[in-house]
Amino acid sequence: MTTTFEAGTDASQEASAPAVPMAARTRGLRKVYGRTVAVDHVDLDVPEGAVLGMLGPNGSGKTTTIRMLLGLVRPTEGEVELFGRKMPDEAAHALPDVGALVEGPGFHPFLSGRENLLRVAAAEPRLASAGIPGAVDAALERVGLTDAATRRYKGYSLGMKQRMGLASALLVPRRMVVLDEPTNGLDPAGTREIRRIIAELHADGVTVLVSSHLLAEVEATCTHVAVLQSGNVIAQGELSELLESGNAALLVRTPDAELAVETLRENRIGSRLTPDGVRVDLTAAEAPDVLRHLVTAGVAVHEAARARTGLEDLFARLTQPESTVDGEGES
Ligand SMILES: Nc1ncnc2c1ncn2[C@@H]1O[C@H](COP(=O)(O)OP(=O)(O)OP(=O)(O)O)[C@@H](O)[C@H]1O
Repeated sequence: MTTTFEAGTDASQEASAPAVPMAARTRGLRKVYGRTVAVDHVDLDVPEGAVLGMLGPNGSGKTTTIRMLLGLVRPTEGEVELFGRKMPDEAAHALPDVGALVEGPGFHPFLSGRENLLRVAAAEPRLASAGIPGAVDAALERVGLTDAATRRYKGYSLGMKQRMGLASALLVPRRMVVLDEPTNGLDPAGTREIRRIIAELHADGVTVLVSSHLLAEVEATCTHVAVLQSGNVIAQGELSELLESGNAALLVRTPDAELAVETLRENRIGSRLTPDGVRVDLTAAEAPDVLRHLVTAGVAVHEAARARTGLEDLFARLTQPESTVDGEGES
């Protein structure tokens, strides 16, 4: 499957609208560890102001891509730009604009949350000494750690540690915030908090890049999506476009479901049984033709409606081998 929705490369857009500026951009990005190709020729576009969800199963290359974006890992091949600056060579110029929560933030176990953040803040080039305590307290408040601020980091739960990482990313206003699996270890209330923070950042015009394997999470919070599989970006673009592209199914409510499936198979149209009828694949068929075939064969069609597939369906469609999709291609 190679469905790709390249941001800003639509021909009509190129002709009329100016290209959207990119907060982050990669071209031909590749990372090889020994025999493992972690990331392979990734062309990723993160438009300024977008909340882009990087979605993919475990081991698909999300963290490695993020690490290369942040200059933490040098690519084997390819280019990375953050706000037009080449990474990792121009990291010192680009990184002050970027707050990041990546795996394993190195906090000191025997210092409190507040003391740890004071240390991080002291190394922050955008913060004058006098502003440090205020910035730390505001960040603790924003992630809900004020009450635990004087406790040792060592005793924090996984969720609290995640919040600490987030607080350090939010110590100063950023143009972009990168969050690698920010809801890992969080309870539902913590997850809602992260959503709220992402929404606030978005409202402030901050670009957010967030990786997740939680599809519902991405669907709820993101404006754009990049789907990774085995180190490749297999689809990217605006969430609404990607959802639209997963729209090619017709739900038919009928008591004659088996006859419907048989009829459609004879006409080389994929379908499968649902609790109250059939779900018809519309990638290679038009809805009126489907209905005509069914009615001609004597199938009682009680209702027919286009299915709006969620990102979950899209994700499954993109990452499954084609042969498993709805019996397509059977005769
Ligand atoms: N430092 C490393 N040394 C060797 N292999 C690595 C290293 N980092 C990542 N890999 C391998 O690269 C592949 C991609 O890993 P990566 O962590 O980027 O995926 P991911 O999508 O972030 O996965 P997860 O959701 O499990 O965090 C995996 O096969 C992983 O084992």
